[in-house]
Amino acid sequence: MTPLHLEDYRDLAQHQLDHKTWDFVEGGAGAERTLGANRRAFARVTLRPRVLVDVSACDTGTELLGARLATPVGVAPTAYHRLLHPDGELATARGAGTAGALYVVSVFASRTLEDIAAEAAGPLWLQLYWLRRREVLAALVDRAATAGYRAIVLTVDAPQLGRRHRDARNGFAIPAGISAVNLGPALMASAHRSAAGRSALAVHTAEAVDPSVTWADLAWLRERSTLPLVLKGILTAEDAVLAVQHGADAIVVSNHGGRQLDGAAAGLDALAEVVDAVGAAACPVLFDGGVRSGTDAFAALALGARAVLLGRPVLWGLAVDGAAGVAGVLGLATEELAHTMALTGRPALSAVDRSAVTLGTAL
Ligand SMILES: Cc1cc2nc3c(=O)[nH]c(=O)nc-3n(C[C@H](O)[C@H](O)[C@H](O)COP(=O)(O)O)c2cc1C
Ligand SMILES: CC(C)CC(=O)C(=O)O
Repeated sequence: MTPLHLEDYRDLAQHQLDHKTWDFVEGGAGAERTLGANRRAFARVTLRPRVLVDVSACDTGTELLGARLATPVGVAPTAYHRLLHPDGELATARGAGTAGALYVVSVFASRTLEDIAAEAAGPLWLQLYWLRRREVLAALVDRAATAGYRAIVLTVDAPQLGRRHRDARNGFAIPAGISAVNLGPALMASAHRSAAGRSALAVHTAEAVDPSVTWADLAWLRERSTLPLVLKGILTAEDAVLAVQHGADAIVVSNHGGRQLDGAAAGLDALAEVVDAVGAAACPVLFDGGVRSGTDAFAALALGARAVLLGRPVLWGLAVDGAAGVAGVLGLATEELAHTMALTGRPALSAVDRSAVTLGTAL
């Protein structure tokens, strides 16, 4: 089957993966209310097409923190890509490069930052959690700069791991041959130890991530690195303003794909609030959560996002066909975006603004 839309990759991936890995990828926190809300929010967007505009060339190109991108659709940071494909993040980097897309590499990557950089044709950012072991965090920041990563993305919505019932029931643990190699073996033991009724990842995150971090600690990170600092996991105007005051160069509006606080707002419902609070020109706002088509990407861009990131769809592509699958997912979403730009009469991203959408009742 040739995938015609992203959900085709989902079906193909589900057939290939064992049920514990599938649940880890697909699952959310608690009753998965926020996970569902991320998708439902897009159903409330209707498009306002303009006609008799020259759309013979629709340009999806954009610029973000100094890097040119062929597409505003990028790769969200997701952990342990070797669960999905033997090449892991090396394949993801190749696929993102083919698509001309941004790739945000997770600190829980299962390949080294340097090996991933060697495969990358496009810009890489490194996502970090604030590790209890500050010397490990410091070393990662330094390694990222040396290896050519262009920004640090600090994920701020996970002082504890969300209560993921699927993983707890499955006793999900990372298989022995796969590891977050950039953390070093000393920090990995608990991620492999499955316990009945408990996910190893919850135990591992509690061990590795420092839940006491506050806004005041960001100064340390700012001093440590000259790379731009991006905060991922902001959902309110209040925190968006604090992020800018504390020197964030960009923000990712995200509820972590519904995997953290169940009951948090759908990402799309929080987007305009954050964009209005920071003024998108001064501080670019990125978006992730529930984007499953180029039309969804268009909606988020119209509401003020400068770029959108795909989490699960990239993992589906990776599972189905490695680098080609990742390139396929990103390429399809970009094609759909360009098509939506054409049929709404907005041939450049600068013309994709709030006049292009109405938020109302579900279609
Ligand atoms: C399997 C999986 C692993 C993830 N790992 C990370 C991670 O290591 N760091 C992080 O900041 N976010 C992580 N996320 C969250 C994604 O970056 C992103 O916020 C979310 O997946 C976007 O929603 P979507 O999957 O609906 O596109 C993960 C998400 C998934 C599905
Ligand atoms: C290994 C996990 C802590 C990665 C993550 O952030 C997630 O699964 O959502």
